[in-house]
Amino acid sequence: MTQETAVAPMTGQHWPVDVAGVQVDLPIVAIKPDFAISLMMVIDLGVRFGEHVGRKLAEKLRPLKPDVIVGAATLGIPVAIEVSRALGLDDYVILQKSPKIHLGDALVQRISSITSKGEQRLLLDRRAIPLLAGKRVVVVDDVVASGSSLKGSVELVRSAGAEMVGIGVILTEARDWQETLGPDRALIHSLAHIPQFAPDGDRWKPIPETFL
Ligand SMILES: O=P(O)(O)OC[C@H]1O[C@H](OP(=O)(O)OP(=O)(O)O)[C@H](O)[C@@H]1O
Ligand SMILES: Nc1ncnc2[nH]cnc12
Repeated sequence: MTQETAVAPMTGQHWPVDVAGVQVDLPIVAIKPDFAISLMMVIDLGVRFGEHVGRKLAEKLRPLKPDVIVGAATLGIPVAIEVSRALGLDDYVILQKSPKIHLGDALVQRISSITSKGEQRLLLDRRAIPLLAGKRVVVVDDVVASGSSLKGSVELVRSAGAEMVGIGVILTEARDWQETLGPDRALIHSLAHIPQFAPDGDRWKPIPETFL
């Protein structure tokens, strides 16, 4: 077994967020020398938090009457499952990131998220198209920041012939996503907002323009 020993650029600071009634303290992580985000790893926050955000997002998304929920790997997967569960839906569709052998024939979008180095690919297995074509679809993710990941997801869903009726995220982060998504920004439903951070002396301070 090999062990990853890369040092995370943790700052020791945290940012408190009220996520629809549950308080979480997110670590502030410097992703560049002069720029930091508060990191929400939804897979580290436990089963009850996953259930909670699923229920709260479902309350917002139920009036849209979605037939199917779509989530992007990796951290959109638990969100898609919990929202589907809370809505009483069974099938859901996951957009993959790694090119698996069984995904040879996939629709592809290129994305580049704020937290990942370089470009990634989002893949929609063509065998999932019948689950989406002509259906009312909500796309979910954990966080929207640059908006690149959601834009790619929305384009894949539309190219499968679905009607995009909403987007659900646990957190909106800063505001770049508004420009990236353009008119589709109006589809966003979120449970909370987080700013981004810049150094101020020996502390990291929220950047005022990154509040909503
Ligand atoms: O709005 P954006 O700038 O695109 O950022 C948001 C995306 O970033 C994270 O994914 P990441 O690319 O880190 O991949 P992962 O879910 O596979 O960890 C997160 O899960 C969102 O999908
Ligand atoms: N603050 C954040 N936490 C986790 N994933 C993210 N992707 C983009 N911003 C993020």
